[in-house]
Amino acid sequence: MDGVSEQSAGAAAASEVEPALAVSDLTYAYPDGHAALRGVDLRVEPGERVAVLGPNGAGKTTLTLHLNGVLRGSSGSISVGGLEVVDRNLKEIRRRVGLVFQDPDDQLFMPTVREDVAFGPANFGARGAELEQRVHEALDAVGMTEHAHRSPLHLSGGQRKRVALAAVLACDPELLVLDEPSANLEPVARRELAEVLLSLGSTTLMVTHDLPYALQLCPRSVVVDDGRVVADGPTAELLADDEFLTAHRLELPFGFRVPGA
Ligand SMILES: Nc1ncnc2c1ncn2[C@@H]1O[C@H](COP(=O)(O)OP(=O)(O)OP(=O)(O)O)[C@@H](O)[C@H]1O
Repeated sequence: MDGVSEQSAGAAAASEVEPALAVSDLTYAYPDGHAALRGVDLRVEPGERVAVLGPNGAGKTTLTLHLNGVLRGSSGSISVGGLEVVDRNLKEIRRRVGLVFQDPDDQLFMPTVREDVAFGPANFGARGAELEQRVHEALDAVGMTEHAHRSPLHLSGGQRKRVALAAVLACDPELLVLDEPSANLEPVARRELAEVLLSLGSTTLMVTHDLPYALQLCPRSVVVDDGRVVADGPTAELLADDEFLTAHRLELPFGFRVPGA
């Protein structure tokens, strides 16, 4: 049994349960005709953390924008926890799929941290004590409780990133999708965010160019290039294959060695 199968086996064994995410033969061309996805298949089991790697222009962002229906494929299908991404399901799909953008400033717009974190669940109907509990639990999960009444504008980049994550967690998503979580973070903030993500246990898809971060956080990686999945396997194995990395314009930081490789 290879590493991927091993990793998935725990989740899959129990899995008459629906996969957290199932993408099947997804194709998409932008209105100018550029084919950005050319038949993508991807299955993520509940509890997995999967990195999506690939060079600039590979189609990673295009793929993530399909997961909550912002973009709609010209063919193929997507389901989240068994629910198909189609018009009639979009409200529930957007609750199930929590997108954390690369730039927290695209996500935070309220006067206080508390209000930013309350915005999503309130929008999905949470009120009163339930809303307060969700806000409390989400801020606690990212270690930002003591900052609840501050303005997000007065926080550091790392803190803002964690508040953006809390705002998504408060909606109780079934699939967390992180776009470049470590981008623009200083080393301490990068490590603190990794510790938070490891503590969550959420099913996570993480798009990143930060290969050591993928290795630290995601046992499995999917590599996308030119609109196709070109590899899907244990992150440590993929990142130890120099020839494969070169072929897909992926590069580890100078001097970085994959432990055990
Ligand atoms: N609005 C658009 N119109 C036309 N083509 C687009 C549009 N957005 C992206 N593309 C093209 O689609 C392809 C996939 O882009 P995408 O942004 O999904 O790649 P990516 O893997 O996320 O890249 P990066 O690592 O640079 O963020 C690229 O060739 C890109 O130029």
